[in-house]
Amino acid sequence: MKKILILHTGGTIAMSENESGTIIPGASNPLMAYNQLFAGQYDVSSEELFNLPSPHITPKEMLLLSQRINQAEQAGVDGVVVTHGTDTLEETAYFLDLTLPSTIPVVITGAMRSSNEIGSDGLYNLESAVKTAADDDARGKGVLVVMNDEVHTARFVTKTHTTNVATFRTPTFGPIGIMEKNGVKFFQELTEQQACPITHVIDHVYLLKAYAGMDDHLLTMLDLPSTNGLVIEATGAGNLPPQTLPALAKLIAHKIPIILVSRCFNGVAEPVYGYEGGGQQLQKMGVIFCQGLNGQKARIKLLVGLSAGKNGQQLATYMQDAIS
Ligand SMILES: NC(=O)C[C@H](N)C(=O)O
Repeated sequence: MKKILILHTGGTIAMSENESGTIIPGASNPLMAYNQLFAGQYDVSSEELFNLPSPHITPKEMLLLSQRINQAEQAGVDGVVVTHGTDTLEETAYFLDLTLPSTIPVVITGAMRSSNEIGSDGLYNLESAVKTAADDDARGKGVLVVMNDEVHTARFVTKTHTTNVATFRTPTFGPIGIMEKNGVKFFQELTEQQACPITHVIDHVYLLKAYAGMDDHLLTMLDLPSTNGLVIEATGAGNLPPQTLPALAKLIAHKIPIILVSRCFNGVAEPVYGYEGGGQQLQKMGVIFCQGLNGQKARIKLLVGLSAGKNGQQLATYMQDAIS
């Protein structure tokens, strides 16, 4: 029988609604009581690693989670399920995807409705995640996100709706599998990634979104000595308003890595345009284009790369290489 470890970290899946309709965390996760649901099918054990709403999760918790999963794999567990709040689920999932050298399936899930709401999706998502973690076809696919009958890669999935249970989507590429009545069915292959294990996480890695009329005000407010890196969600295919350029040049002169992604929901950032502030000029200035990741994922990747001691060309290659 497959050994599956469930690690609970909190989020709506662990919360309940009170009499006034407010969703609040309880003293412990109500799903801890459900291991017997899988009796006879899988050997399931569970631990409550944290009980945090996901906006409270930081890279420090992500690292602890990654270390616990590593230990479990060494101890002979066949698959790991993580339950997590959905707000920052994609960031934790991608952090694990980048840092874990796991070959065992690691599957993250959550819920959009708390444990005692009508139509609560937590238990169903948990069951789907356990089935996926126990499936041989889920091995070697990196960290997976299972929600609402779909299987997505940690690399590209994103939360797209504030409340709908069909919130997790993979723009551009789509999900890689679906849940069927008897288990999971994969229909897309993924290219393998090299894991980048880290032992600590650095801070002061920032994320800014570009907008029409953006000037250099926010950029000049960054403290140069302490800033480790910056991701900018640029407009369209990867362009910025020209008023941002002097401040950008200053950051680059201070060897602060600037990573560019697109603020568009679909597509990738590419240095296409030759006008002032266009992608070609940005690339010539030393801005690094990161294709296919959204801003929050690119920030996690930059943080992991910097925490692993990458810099210069090595960091640029690591950041450019999101799709392959
Ligand atoms: N659906 C959820 O889990 C949202 C909640 N605010 C969280 O991320 O913890």
